[in-house]
Amino acid sequence: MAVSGFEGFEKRLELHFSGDDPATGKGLRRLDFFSLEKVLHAVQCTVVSAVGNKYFDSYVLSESSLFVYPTKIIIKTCGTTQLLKSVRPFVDYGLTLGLTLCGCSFNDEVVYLEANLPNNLSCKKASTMNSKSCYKWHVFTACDEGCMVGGVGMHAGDLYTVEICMTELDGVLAKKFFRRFNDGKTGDSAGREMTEITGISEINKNALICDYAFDPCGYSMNGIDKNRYFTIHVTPEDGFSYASFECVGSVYDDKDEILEILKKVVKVFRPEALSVSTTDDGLD
Ligand SMILES: C[S@@+](CC[C@H](N)C(=O)[O-])C[C@H]1O[C@@H](n2cnc3c(N)ncnc32)[C@H](O)[C@@H]1O
Repeated sequence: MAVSGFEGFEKRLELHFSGDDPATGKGLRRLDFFSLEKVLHAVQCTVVSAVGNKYFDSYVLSESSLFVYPTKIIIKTCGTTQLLKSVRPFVDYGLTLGLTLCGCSFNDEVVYLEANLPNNLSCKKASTMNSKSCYKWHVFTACDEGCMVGGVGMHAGDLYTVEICMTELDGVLAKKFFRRFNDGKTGDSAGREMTEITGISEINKNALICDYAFDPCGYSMNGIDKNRYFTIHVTPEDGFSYASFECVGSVYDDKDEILEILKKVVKVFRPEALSVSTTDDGLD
């Protein structure tokens, strides 16, 4: 945790691999827990809770979340962590399984990324998306020639990611993410209670939820529903309150469905300011 207590906006790294793991089809999910912990130690965070299903494994981290699919890793950690230190070990691990990296993301640490990404990723792009607020999204993408067809990613799929960053949370709602003194609960049981009383459990009733409450305050959860996840991380302290939400949508979903989800999320936090981004696999 940052010395100031302010954890800040997250950095998000998404690594896509191509190829199959003929032995089990589990691919990157074969990464053993000890090796995973070693990578996370370098990043400066730890696993606080975990859950998986037949599609992927999901980890709630002390500093956000990690999702491991057979050929995809998504890791999200806060501003003070060393997220990029996970790039090389994850790439190397993929190589030991015969998987090749074909895409990735981030910003000013472009130099570090360029030095640590495989040479075949020649189509690189770093962008800063300005907005009217004081916040900007920084995005770095990279893929190999095979992914680019007329500027559109060949891997463009049906799925896309929606992220919301919320600041200046409603004070009364933010209080719900503080533990009661001596509540006699574990991080898991207090997390479960927060999921219920805040309305987070209503966001997707079909999801299997893995939640965790920090002491004295703060909350993280991953929800998994078939091959899709959603994740929420809350820093409720007055003066620098912040919450993030991320979920996976499909172009085939009813458009109202995603809007309903977003409305439910905003109702949980009622932030003064929010910023939304969508990303698809087209790497555009
Ligand atoms: C939910 S954690 C995750 C941090 C990350 N920036 C995020 O938002 O995804 C942040 C909140 O948990 C609290 N917290 C308490 N103990 C913590 C710990 N050991 N590690 C990280 N956060 C902790 C912080 O004060 C803050 O309110």
